[in-house]
Amino acid sequence: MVLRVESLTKEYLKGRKANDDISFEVAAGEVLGLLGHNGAGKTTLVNQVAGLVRPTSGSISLAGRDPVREPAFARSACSIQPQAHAPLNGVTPRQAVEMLGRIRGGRRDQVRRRTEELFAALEMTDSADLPGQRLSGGIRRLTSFCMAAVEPGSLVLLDEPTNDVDPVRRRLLWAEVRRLADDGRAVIVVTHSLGEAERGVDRVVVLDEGRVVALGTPTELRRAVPGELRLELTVNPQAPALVAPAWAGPQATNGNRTSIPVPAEYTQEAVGWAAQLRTEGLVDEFALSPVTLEDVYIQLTAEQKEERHDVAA
Ligand SMILES: Nc1ncnc2c1ncn2[C@@H]1O[C@H](COP(=O)(O)OP(=O)(O)OP(=O)(O)O)[C@@H](O)[C@H]1O
Repeated sequence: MVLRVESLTKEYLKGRKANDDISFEVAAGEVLGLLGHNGAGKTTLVNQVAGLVRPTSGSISLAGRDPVREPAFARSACSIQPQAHAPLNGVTPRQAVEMLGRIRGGRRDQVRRRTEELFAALEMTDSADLPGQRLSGGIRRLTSFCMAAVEPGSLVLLDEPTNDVDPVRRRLLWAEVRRLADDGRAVIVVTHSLGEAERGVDRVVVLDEGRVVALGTPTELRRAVPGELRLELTVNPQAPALVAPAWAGPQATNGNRTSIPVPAEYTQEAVGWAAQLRTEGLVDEFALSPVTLEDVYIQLTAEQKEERHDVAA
């Protein structure tokens, strides 16, 4: 196991836990997605693992060693893409990436080759020799990713690597993330892009107010929500309110779009009902699709909010 985190707790301010009793593991070859609202504690967790922030209690084992006691070891065992943009004023992406590769102990020729390979894979060779101040936000973010990937440690920590990046290069970046894992690295990706996480990660940890509220593969998490399918209806604005059949889960409405959870065994009934509504002119169009990780996430975090509200009441 490359990383084992046990009962990790961090209190920046007395009585306010940014991380609260967090436990999980990441193996070599695995990509773990770290999800959670703003302020849920993701960056705090990543920074503790990288030896940048001291835990209040709990333990971290990184490649069998303790990053808290051995911060120099943590810096060599982890390569990190921080959430903030890398300071690139006065340097080109090529200079920044090659410099990082050399600082991390890579041989000059190997670092050059790997830098070139990453730029080509991310289709950013045209920007490789531009001065930092002329780079777009997306190219800056990709440069930060390359700095983490050029001479990677056994654990690669990527904090929101696809922010500002265009959809095509996001896919290219996720392919590079997978390549890092295939080469034997353990990878943790902090992201708010649930669709990307669904396709790109092996397992997911969802944090809410510093605590782990879900941990598993995207498929395992999807099973946790009622209704394995979603019926999306575009409702005719003139139509009276829909009366959903007994098999339907609770409706969620947004403007003229209504989403209804459907148990998989009622697929035929759902399609029949929706087709009938369309024939009657009550809905303009419909689609039946699998539950997504985003559905699960929204439901999980809403449940947590409700629980907190109940406790407070
Ligand atoms: N240095 C600090 N001192 C005091 N409180 C902090 C510090 N860093 C973070 N916090 C608090 O800890 C909590 C968790 O913050 P953290 O940055 O880890 O969340 P996050 O999940 O990464 O959020 P985001 O998605 O917005 O990046 C927040 O309440 C934040 O205000």
